[in-house]
Amino acid sequence: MASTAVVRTRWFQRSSAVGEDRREPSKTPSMIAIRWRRKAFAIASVQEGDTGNGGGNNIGPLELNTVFDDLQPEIAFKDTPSLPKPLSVSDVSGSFNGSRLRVAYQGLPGAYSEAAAAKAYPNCEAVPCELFEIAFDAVERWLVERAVLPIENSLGGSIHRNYDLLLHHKLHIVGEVKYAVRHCLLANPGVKREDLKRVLSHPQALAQCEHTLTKLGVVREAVDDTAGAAKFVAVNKLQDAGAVASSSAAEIYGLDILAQDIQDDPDNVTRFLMLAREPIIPGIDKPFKTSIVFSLEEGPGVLFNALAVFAMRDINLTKACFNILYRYTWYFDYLFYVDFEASMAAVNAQNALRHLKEFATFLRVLGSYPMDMSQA
Ligand SMILES: O=C(O)C(=O)Cc1ccccc1
Repeated sequence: MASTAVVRTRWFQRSSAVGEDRREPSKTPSMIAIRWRRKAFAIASVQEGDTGNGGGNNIGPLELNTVFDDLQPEIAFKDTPSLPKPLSVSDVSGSFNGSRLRVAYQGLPGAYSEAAAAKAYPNCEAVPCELFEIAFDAVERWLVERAVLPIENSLGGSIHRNYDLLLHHKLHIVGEVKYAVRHCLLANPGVKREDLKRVLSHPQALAQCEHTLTKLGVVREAVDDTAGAAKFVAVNKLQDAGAVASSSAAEIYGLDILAQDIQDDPDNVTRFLMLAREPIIPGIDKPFKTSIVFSLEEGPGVLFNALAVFAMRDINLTKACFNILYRYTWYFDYLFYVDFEASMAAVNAQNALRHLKEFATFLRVLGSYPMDMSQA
């Protein structure tokens, strides 16, 4: 059903763009054609405008309802016995074609990524995945509609491996969400701080609690996710090991919270990206961010020139980092990841990218999406 709607959306978008009307009219042709085009636009907004974190299209919620209300006479004319209930604003927040939107994340229930998915898409069905690759695959194979992945945090910086995943998959960034990560020290009931010889967690979590863990004098053990660490400690009834994880992981796996807010930075914030198969339609009605990746010829000043295309148009960069892409063991390219504060719908952003393309050896827009302006 989802694919039918998407195909129909595309067809109508294309046909209206070239001014065609290929629908068989049975009554008052021009009126029906106009109404159907408007309906297609409404479907496009629901499907492609990411609704969870502010939405990425120009149609406001009232207009959505207005468009659907407008269609009622035509549907009645077709003698449909039971009419489908029009989507309302509350339906589209975290729902997909009437059912809950499925959002893949890496980790187990109780992981921060699960909480970020819930913040990005309230009321969604968060789907745990063992690995990030599986979360990406799940979206590409239509098993879920979205994936949420951590990309950088205020202390540890960029999560470079996840940038590479973005490059190696065809998904689009459709939103960002900032989540305030509050780490707890967890252990089995009865275990005290002084009993702990080792602490398990995700490498980022261990890094974010460096001072606390050093004071405790424990050995750090890195595992795939914080909730997985909590589960491991609980299932194995470990008496000499704890986990750094969320308070919800403590509740789920029956662990005690020995200490709360143990992160070194009290304002520890992780930025997560929301990914989908289709890009959203960028708007200029609210602050947008665009993420790109590019590579350059080698030579003095090339990176300076690349960044100048934004500076000369007064476009603010919110992030710039680079990774190395090995083509062969002896040959590699530098890949530059840049986030800038502008929508792809804005002329200055389009000009900046056109300019960059003149000398970039490779350029891809990973997504243009509404900025998360919340206080995490
Ligand atoms: O392991 C988790 O719970 C995650 O979601 C990854 C993570 C780890 C540390 C900070 C933010 C996200």
